[in-house]
Amino acid sequence: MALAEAAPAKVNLHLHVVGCRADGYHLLDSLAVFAGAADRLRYRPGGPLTLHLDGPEAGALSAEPDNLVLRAARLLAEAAGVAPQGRLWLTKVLPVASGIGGGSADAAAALRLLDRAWGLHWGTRRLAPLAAQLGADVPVCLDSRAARMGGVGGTLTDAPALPAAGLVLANPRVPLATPAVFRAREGGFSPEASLPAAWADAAAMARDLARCGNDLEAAAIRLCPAVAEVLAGLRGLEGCLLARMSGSGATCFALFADPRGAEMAAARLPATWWRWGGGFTEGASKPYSAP
Ligand SMILES: C[C@@](CO)(OP(=O)(O)O)[C@H](O)COP(=O)(O)OP(=O)(O)OC[C@H]1O[C@@H](n2ccc(N)nc2=O)[C@H](O)[C@@H]1O
Ligand SMILES: Nc1ncnc2c1ncn2[C@@H]1O[C@H](COP(=O)(O)OP(=O)(O)O)[C@@H](O)[C@H]1O
Repeated sequence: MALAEAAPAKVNLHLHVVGCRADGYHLLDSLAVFAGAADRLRYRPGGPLTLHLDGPEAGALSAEPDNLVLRAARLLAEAAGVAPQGRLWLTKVLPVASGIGGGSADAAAALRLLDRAWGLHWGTRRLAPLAAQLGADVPVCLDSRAARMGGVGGTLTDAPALPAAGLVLANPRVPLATPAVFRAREGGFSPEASLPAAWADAAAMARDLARCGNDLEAAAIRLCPAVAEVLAGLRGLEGCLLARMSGSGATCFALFADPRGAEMAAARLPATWWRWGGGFTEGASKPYSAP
């Protein structure tokens, strides 16, 4: 029996750059939610630590000697004073370097999985400082629960209660490096978004989010004009309530009234794009055993 964890995609429903730290990292305000689209990580005990990659998006990582999963595993082993061991399989479904935090989700899934597999049982609260060392997006991926991100990304507070809604994700299959997009950003800083405690339905959520933005979107379009085509494609879908880029791109999302409508809408997008339709995940990905 193998242990397994899902690593769901993070989607930034808005992303305001509110300041800059002395070390060049940006201060952010973002509402992050999690989609049903996910990578998958499995583990079997025995032998030294190894990682095997498969899945439709694995090719983009074949030349990656220091996969975030292995970095997370080594960091946890060192912090816990145990020998890193066992065989890991990563099934890569989420496009790499695409603004939906696939690598961060994989790193967070590795921390959760190996916390159980190695009998540590630290839980996500004690794993959080390790997550922050692995990347700005890894802390929010640890619980994979909708949250308001502050600071450089790791200061997490409650998200508004989310309504049932549909979500479409689309990526033009052009990788975008996060540092390059931050560097290309022009203009000053935005205020933090003002959001309610809860939304009654997807239309109300889209109306409020329309008053916010993604401060990296214009820079990403300059570096990768295909982002504008994806946004136009999403906005042309019947039932689209709001379309915007996620994170540093190039993946864009669209909100719909319900998951079934989103699933059907995604199928109408160009087949040359990576596309997915469904709903938000309920919260933390549930650990499970796989055959
Ligand atoms: C922009 C966001 C929004 O959620 O998402 P993605 O586009 O990566 O999905 C994240 O802040 C990305 O988080 P992550 O990808 O973990 O970033 P890191 O590895 O920590 O940093 C990569 C680089 O991005 C820039 N960076 C990142 C976070 C931040 N708050 N300010 C920054 O300026 C820095 O140039 C840094 O060297
Ligand atoms: N398991 C992994 N999945 C994705 N990217 C990884 C992984 N391990 C290392 N990386 C590196 O991390 C970078 C950021 O990846 P990713 O999290 O997919 O991007 P983003 O944060 O923009 O969504 C990639 O360019 C890749 O070089």
